[in-house]
Amino acid sequence: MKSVSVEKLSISFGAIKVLNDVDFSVEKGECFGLVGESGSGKSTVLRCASLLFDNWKGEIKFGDRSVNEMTLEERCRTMQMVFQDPYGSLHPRHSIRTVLSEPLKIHGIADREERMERALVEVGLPAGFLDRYPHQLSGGQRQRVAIARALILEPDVLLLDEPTSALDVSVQAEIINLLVRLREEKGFTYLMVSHDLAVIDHMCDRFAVMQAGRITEVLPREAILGNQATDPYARELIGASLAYEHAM
Ligand SMILES: Nc1ncnc2c1ncn2[C@@H]1O[C@H](COP(=O)(O)OP(=O)(O)OP(=O)(O)O)[C@@H](O)[C@H]1O
Repeated sequence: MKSVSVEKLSISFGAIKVLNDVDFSVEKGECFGLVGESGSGKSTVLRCASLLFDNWKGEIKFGDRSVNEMTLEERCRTMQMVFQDPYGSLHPRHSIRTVLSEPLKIHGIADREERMERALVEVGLPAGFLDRYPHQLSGGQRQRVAIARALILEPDVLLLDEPTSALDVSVQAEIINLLVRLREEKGFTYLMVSHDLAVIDHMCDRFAVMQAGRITEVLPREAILGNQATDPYARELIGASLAYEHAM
């Protein structure tokens, strides 16, 4: 069953075509990666899917519903986005309680205290963190709060935009392991942007290689080791990443 389907997705900013007929789909419960050079349009795909950009053409569906036909409430309960930078994505003067309670209030959900505590525990933080402010947390703890905020309305799909790349290397693995565990426990579907093929290899079932606003090839995770890509650009990208890992 398809959880996310993207067909002929295109968007331009001024005269520049940033996405050009992007097509892919993600099965329910799958983790699907988007990789490619900087500026190839990876984050733009997520921003279109979450309607942060709405001037795109084509079709984006969650399940059998076109994202454009969904109400804001349906969209929030279907998919949530986690951003790269946990410093920028949490308001500095809002306590964690405020961060987590706002979506619950907006959606008229009653058992708020219990839900907030559960969300924090699910991301590996003590319930006592509800009364802290972002500056009282480490980068990894902030990203855990951002993930708790994404979970709190119990969506099916998480759109992950380089969720670990702003973090210290030592913390990156913790957040990746948290995301892997949450997917196993909750059956989430992930659509994840990363420039790091090691992260894709660890987390994703399949991934699409993007170049200049197009998908050049969709590959299973197993294609990374031994570089089984057929498209020349995808081969080059995977080859460079494998060479780098060997050199380390
Ligand atoms: N709001 C915008 N207005 C104008 N141009 C934009 C806008 N958003 C993105 N772009 C351009 O679209 C292109 C793709 O950007 P995008 O952030 O999707 O790339 P990316 O593949 O995610 O890159 P990175 O890995 O560096 O984050 C870039 O050239 C960027 O400058």
